[in-house]
Amino acid sequence: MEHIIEVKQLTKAFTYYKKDTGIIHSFKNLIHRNSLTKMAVEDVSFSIRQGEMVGFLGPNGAGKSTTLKMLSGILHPTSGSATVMGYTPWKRHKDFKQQFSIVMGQKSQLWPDLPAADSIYLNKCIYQVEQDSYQRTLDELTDMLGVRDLLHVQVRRLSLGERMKMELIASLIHRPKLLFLDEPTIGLDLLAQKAIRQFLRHYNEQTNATIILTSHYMKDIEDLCPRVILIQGGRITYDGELQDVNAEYGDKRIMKLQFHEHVEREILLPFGNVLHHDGITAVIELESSNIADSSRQLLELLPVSDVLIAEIGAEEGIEALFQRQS
Ligand SMILES: Nc1ncnc2c1ncn2[C@@H]1O[C@H](COP(=O)(O)OP(=O)(O)OP(=O)(O)O)[C@@H](O)[C@H]1O
Repeated sequence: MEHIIEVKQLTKAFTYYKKDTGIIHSFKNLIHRNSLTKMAVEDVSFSIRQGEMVGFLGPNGAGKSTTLKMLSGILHPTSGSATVMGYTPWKRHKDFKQQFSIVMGQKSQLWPDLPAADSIYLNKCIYQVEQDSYQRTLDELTDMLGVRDLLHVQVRRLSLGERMKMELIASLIHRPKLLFLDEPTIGLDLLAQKAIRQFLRHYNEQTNATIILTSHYMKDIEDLCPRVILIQGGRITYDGELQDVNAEYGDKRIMKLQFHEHVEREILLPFGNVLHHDGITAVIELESSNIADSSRQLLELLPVSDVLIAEIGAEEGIEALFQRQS
């Protein structure tokens, strides 16, 4: 199977300006602005094959959306390279745009005052889908999702779950080979989440479309994604089978530390794998056999105000990594 996505050392740094408050500082800000850099994605590399369903996971602010935006061509990277279906996404080649779709659970592409059918038809025109193929795909998708009767209802009158189903139809009407789903089940009740998951599995089996999914719901990932890529603080911390997360973390523990003064990352390095560090909080992965010694030394040595040690199983491991503060 060929690789549909190849990402090499992809990095995205955002520059923004620190603004101090107060009148005097406002004037100072006009003359001199303090620029700060946020490494949203750092040195990320992975490859994905046609037909794979991959969970792209990480806590808030980990860099998931930024990575997906680069892979969809919405953002330019600071450095590194990516090839998606043979194209460099940010060059925005017309043929590239025809072959993928991005669905963001938190952003609607449907016109709220119009029925979903109109927005779907608009996509048919944008993607220049032939009438026959459009009708066939529309029938198939509306049947699979059980929303045929709702196509002509104003979008703002639909429930969240119904709206998401329409979003999926609008995104798939041109039969993309690749689908990026950014939190497709966010805010949905359990039944609606299940319906979306069943649909995605079925759609993947039927069409062999590649699906990359970000979600904070572990059930989405367990149901759909044999493979997961974990990203934290902009860096990949795990890439492999979901079922092997256990083996990876089985004899390890996660220690979450909160400091009441700034602590340099270097001081933490001898204790284990520093998964996250922002000066005031840190998350370290340690061998479970070292936990007692390491906790004692860390408490003696550093200005620790809070410490939490968590066991890491497969789901718990991922959740513990999720809960880490950025
Ligand atoms: N335009 C921007 N300017 C400055 N910083 C940004 C910008 N966009 C994102 N960031 C920062 O980059 C980091 C990664 O953001 P990103 O949205 O990719 O995270 P995420 O993993 O998708 O998080 P979430 O699960 O909360 O959606 C965050 O710290 C965020 O504040």
